[in-house]
Amino acid sequence: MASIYEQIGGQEALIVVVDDFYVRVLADPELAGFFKGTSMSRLKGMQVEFFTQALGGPANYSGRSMKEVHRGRGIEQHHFDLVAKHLTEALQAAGVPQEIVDRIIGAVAPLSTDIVSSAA
Ligand code: HEM
Repeated sequence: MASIYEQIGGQEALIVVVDDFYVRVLADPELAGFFKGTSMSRLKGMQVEFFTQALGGPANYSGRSMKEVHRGRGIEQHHFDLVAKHLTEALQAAGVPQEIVDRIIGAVAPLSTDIVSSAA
């Protein structure tokens, strides 16, 4: 069976989704501050690699672990939920069928364990 990566249109489609995703994230006043000082071009590249691998495409992710990169940033579940909402909307805007959007969000949801900081 084709991977989710293949079903949504592979690398080309993911690049479009990730670009739009970060436009939405940076336009969100509750999230923009987290990305001050971040090289967005590098981050987009890393995110494309990460999703490629997470959705069953070639395993070429060269970035840090989710725990390592998000640690100490004060990310709460609320922020994670907003990011998941923007990802959902970017996937929908790219024409990804809702059933596949749901599967992708289902695959991403457990990452909150590593991304959300425990109560300080
Ligand atoms: C679906 C959930 C998420 C995934 C899959 C994800 C994935 C990633 C990846 C792959 C990187 C790059 C790692 C590297 O440079 O080695 C990254 C960096 C980053 N993420 Fe996330 N992330 C998620 C949620 C969040 C949330 C909720 C926030 C904050 C609200 C956030 C803030 C950041 C920031 C600020 C960086 C850049 C750090 C830097 O400047 O080096 N992420 N993320």
